[in-house]
Amino acid sequence: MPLIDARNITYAPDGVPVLTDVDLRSDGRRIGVVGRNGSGKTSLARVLAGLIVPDGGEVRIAGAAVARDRKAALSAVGILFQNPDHQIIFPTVEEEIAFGLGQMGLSGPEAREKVMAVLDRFGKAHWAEAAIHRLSQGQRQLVCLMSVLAMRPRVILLDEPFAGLDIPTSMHLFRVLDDVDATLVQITHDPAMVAGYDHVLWLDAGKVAAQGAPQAVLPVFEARMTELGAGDDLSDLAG
Ligand SMILES: Nc1ncnc2c1ncn2[C@@H]1O[C@H](COP(=O)(O)OP(=O)(O)OP(=O)(O)O)[C@@H](O)[C@H]1O
Repeated sequence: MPLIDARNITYAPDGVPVLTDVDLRSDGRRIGVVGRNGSGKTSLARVLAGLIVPDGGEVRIAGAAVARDRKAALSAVGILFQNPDHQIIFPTVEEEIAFGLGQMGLSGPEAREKVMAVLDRFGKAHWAEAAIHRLSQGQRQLVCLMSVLAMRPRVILLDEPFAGLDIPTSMHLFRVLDDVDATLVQITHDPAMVAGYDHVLWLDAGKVAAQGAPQAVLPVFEARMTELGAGDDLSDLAG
């Protein structure tokens, strides 16, 4: 079984087909998901993370059935949302990073040790007691990433991680992600972000339009996006 094994995923809340028969089976270390606004990328990320139970199909990550076995899912897969404020629930950096570790069953002192280790790794030990709301968006995004990394999941899902970040912060995050010792699944509108990846899946209106090596998928995706852009108006937006 591949590390990421999602088969025939169908998700249709209130009968609205958001994902239809999506397959993603890969052992690639760097996987990209591209598609237009409203094509179902975020929904797919949530299904892969086990946060949404699909109406059909099943996701296994590192063998764990993520929707049914939430405890196993915590060490199999982590997710970094596009907007850090959708993720953060605690007032201080230390509490925020410790939360997931506590969910995994670590004691307070064990969690604190791991929190300090991940803060140290990013040269941010002085952030432990910091109030999260006083950090910038890029800094809050880094707190979320540290929270995910502290749990050491096999797979990390990144939903447009660069949206809203300035160029230096993006470059820093890019270097950090490049170094991460986990499989990354990055959702993006920007084909350049995933051009060097192992596998790319193109979602269109909730279905797989194509998937495979980026050299095969991205030129067709870009040509299609350019074609749509030339004659597009906003009423054509998927969804
Ligand atoms: N719970 C839900 N009920 C009804 N419709 C939904 C639900 N969740 C998602 N959708 C719809 O499914 C479509 C896909 O949404 P999703 O956020 O997954 O797309 P996306 O590709 O991530 O979009 P974007 O690039 O704009 O962030 C949208 O039209 C959205 O409105």
